[in-house]
Amino acid sequence: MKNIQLDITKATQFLQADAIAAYEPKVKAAQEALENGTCPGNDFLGWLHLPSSITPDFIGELNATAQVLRENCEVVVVAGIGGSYLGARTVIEALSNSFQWLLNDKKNPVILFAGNNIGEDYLAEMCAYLADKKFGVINISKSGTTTETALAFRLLKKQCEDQRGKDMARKVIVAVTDAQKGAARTTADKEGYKSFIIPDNVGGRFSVLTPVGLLPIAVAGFDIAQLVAGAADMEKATAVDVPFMENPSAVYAACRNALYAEGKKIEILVNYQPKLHYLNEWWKQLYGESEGKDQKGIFPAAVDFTTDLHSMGQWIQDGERTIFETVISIEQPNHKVLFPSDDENLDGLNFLAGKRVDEVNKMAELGTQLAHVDGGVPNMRLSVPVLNEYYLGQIIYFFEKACSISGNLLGVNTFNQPGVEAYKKNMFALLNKPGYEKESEAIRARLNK
Ligand SMILES: O=P(O)(O)OC[C@H]1O[C@](O)(CO)[C@@H](O)[C@@H]1O
Repeated sequence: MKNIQLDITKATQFLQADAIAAYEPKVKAAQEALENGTCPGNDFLGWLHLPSSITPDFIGELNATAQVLRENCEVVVVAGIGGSYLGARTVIEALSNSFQWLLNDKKNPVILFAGNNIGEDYLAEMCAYLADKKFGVINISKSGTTTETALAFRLLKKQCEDQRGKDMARKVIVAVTDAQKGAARTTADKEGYKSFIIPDNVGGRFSVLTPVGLLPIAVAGFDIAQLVAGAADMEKATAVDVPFMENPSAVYAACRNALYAEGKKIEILVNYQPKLHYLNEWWKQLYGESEGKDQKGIFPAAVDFTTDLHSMGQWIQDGERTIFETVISIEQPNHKVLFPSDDENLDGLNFLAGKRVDEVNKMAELGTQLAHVDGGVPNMRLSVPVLNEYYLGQIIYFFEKACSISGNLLGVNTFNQPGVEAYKKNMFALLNKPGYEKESEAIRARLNK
């Protein structure tokens, strides 16, 4: 089977001829540090050989739990934030019908996401929607203490128990969390929920191929064995013994760092399929939380084309030249729509009659790439044969491996996220959380100045 392919030729034209090759020894060292567990953050390398270590029995256990939810729920709410949410949403939205929530075909439960914001209206409207639904909940939190998720789960648990009774609630609430610590674990054990463990050595943003992503994806009706198979094949294709220029993750990591060294501080991930919007969001967390530290790191931005060509296109074509783009291009759509001919041709579009819509999309993509390169924007292109579980697995692992190499090249600890604590500390101080008395006093004094 063909793999996803990375083309960097429209980026390297902005670099010295030997710029990518010069990274080979550094990339090799980064890969060896990962393999040998000698890189910073080496207690978070559980994702590295995760795909090849997932057994059919484990997939079977996940599918069996998914089946219980599928049989007993019209709606399943996935509660989680950041890495405990974005991977599942990426795959589910990429593979679902774009109008899934309107179809109401009862083949699959409706999947909703909660615990990823603190919007009161969002929660009120979701709870109102659930009021007459047979619903279940997957509560996902590695730490088990994240406020956004815990808040949503408290509401959902109560509503589920009130609506469906304690016994049924116990059947349709599943926890994915730490083996021992955190409130989500305590609640799951006390209530007797089915639970899955997030391995200690897999950080949130690298956890989509653990039950964090696999369980919700299975509940939504998708083939998690194929997702894992795609990731496992990419694990092989990016292994430490694969020659540098044949290893797409190595080349991508090298190219983005070479561009960064030339002042290209912002990378824009681009897709041409609305279903890939959440791949953008997942990728932003993966690269943003991994690399944005010690006052350095490429800023990960993202756009959905052609939609955003009509909003951000001007900036990309003509704004400050500090950007480069990485385009995800899906070679074959899953459906076929031909442009109809029209006798009156009032819109002047008969020149497209008989063509597939995707041909127009592809010419938009090519035309945009050429225009942006002409405008001084280096472009990489990741070509994906078709949007399915297998290739999403490849994409996920490709980006994870590249991120770990790239962070190492940048000289940061790819696997921590100390900066995220700052807002939490202030929020808890402002909310008078027990244990934050000193911080509460300090922050109030600052605000009253
Ligand atoms: O799974 P948890 O512990 O709820 O964390 C969710 C997200 O929050 C962060 O820890 C940041 O606070 C992310 O790294 C993580 O993906």
